[in-house]
Amino acid sequence: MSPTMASPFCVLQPLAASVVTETPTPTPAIAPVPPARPLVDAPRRRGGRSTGEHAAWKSIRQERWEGALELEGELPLWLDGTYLRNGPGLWNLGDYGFRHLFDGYATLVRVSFRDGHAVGAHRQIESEAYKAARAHGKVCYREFSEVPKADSLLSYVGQLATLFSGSSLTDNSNTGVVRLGDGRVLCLTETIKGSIVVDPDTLDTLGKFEYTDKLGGLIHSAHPIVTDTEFWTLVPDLIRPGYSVVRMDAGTNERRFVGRVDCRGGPAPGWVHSFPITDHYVVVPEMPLRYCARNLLRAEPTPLYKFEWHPESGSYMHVMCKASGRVVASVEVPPYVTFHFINAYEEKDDEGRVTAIVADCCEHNANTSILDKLRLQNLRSSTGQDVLPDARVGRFRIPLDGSPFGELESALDPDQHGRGMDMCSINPAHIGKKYRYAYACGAQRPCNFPNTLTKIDLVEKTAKNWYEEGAVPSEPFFVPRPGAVEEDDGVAISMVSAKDGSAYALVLDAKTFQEIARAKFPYAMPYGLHCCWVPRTSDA
Ligand SMILES: CC(=O)/C=C/C=C(C)/C=C/C1=C(C)CCCC1(C)C
Ligand SMILES: CC(/C=C/C=O)=C\C=C\C=O
Ligand SMILES: [Fe+2]
Repeated sequence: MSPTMASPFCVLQPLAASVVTETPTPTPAIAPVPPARPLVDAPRRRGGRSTGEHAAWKSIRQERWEGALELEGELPLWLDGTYLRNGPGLWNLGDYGFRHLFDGYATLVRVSFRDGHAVGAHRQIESEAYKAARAHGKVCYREFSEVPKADSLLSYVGQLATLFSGSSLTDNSNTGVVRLGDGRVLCLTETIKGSIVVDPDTLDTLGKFEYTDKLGGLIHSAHPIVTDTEFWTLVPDLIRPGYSVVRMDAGTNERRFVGRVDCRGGPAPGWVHSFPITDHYVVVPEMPLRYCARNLLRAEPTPLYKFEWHPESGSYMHVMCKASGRVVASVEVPPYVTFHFINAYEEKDDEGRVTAIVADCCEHNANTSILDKLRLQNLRSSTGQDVLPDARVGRFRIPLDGSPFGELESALDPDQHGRGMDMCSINPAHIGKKYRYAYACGAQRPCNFPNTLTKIDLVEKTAKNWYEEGAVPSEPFFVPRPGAVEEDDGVAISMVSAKDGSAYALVLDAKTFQEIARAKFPYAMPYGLHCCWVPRTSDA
């Protein structure tokens, strides 16, 4: 990528050589380059580390690594492909420590499975934001909560201009990773400019994903819905509160406008980190946790960061027909807070007419405090107290008969998963369709962060849980067995940061939720967010 899109906060200089601070044992297959200017793991000004601090919240210690992983247990021979996980793994610049989990520079982790063996790797994504931070030793773009220090003489109006032109926004794509229908692998965050194409084998940053359409927009849902043939996303309109629903065919870079949803509440659109679709409809959530233009410009974050809680503005769920772009339902629902929708499906009557949409999400009991609980200082200062706010599978029922109200209930007793749940996956064959199982992180209390893996049975309304003392597991990602018929025939893979500073990819039998194998990294791995699966192509 060329460093042409300079941040208004840093004058870009030629890139310093790679940043590597420590060589793990055994000797990596890709030898680290000596550091020009080590930026990681130095003492920091804020969020400093106590000796007992968990490795999940420590910055990754080197730029990249690749090597064979030691196995415990036996991997299924059908597991043939690459698991990728993205996440914010680097939270320090010199002695400066970032505030929030979501601020970290993106670290991509790979575990490739073949013939019962596993090879692991990780690498930093070379976003403009990361490269500029490396070159200058400071934050140069607006991250989730970190903002460049106002050492430039930009006026308030100047800052507004860089915000609304997008030039000051980060492209640090630290949230998700998806495999497009055409095979390209894309890392994503909430800013549109943070869509970055990577090579799933080398983890090389290949360049920006350039949207060739004229739709514009600065931010979008961090979680598009991706199938073999298409890519759906939502583009919030902060000026005239609403959302554009857009669709992109596999093999193209051109999003097409499908329709628009006008917000019913205000003063700004609700945050849309994710949304679900069904076979025929796109579900557009409008939650009372709304973007806030004033907070976007603040130098110091508020407890709700770039957002504001507006319960008086109402909470809504909208449904758009994929084919016509028409809004076919818009209902008021009880207040809710969610990052992640799990899935949605159509409910039909005896004649096969769709009567309602059911949409499930990881719902934080309409309590916004979860956002601030994800501050690194909170995550690092586990005192054994039970401070993780409760969460549940929130199930919306959205009638399509013109009724003004929809329902929101718990899909199962939240005690089944320890009254904590987030970071979910399902069998991809069931996207938009009736489904039974969801895999997520849950809680064994007391805890300050989800510390279990849970398989939720939405029919029996029960959960099976995996727990290991002191482990911080990331999203259990479901990979179906090729040729499988049953919904839970496959494995769930989770990267676990263990209490003793080790890290491993845990492979659970998705049916029994018992451990099959773990593939151990020879060094600590920080917590990470979302994953994808790249099956091996027959010629590889
Ligand atoms: C890691 C994760 O889940 C979320 C990351 C969110 C980010 C980076 C949000 C960035 C934003 C800005 C830099 C300004 C505009 C608002 C907003 C989308 C919150
Ligand atoms: C890690 C997380 C919530 C955990 C709480 O239970 C949310 C991550 C959101 C971004 O992808
Ligand atoms: Fe997410």
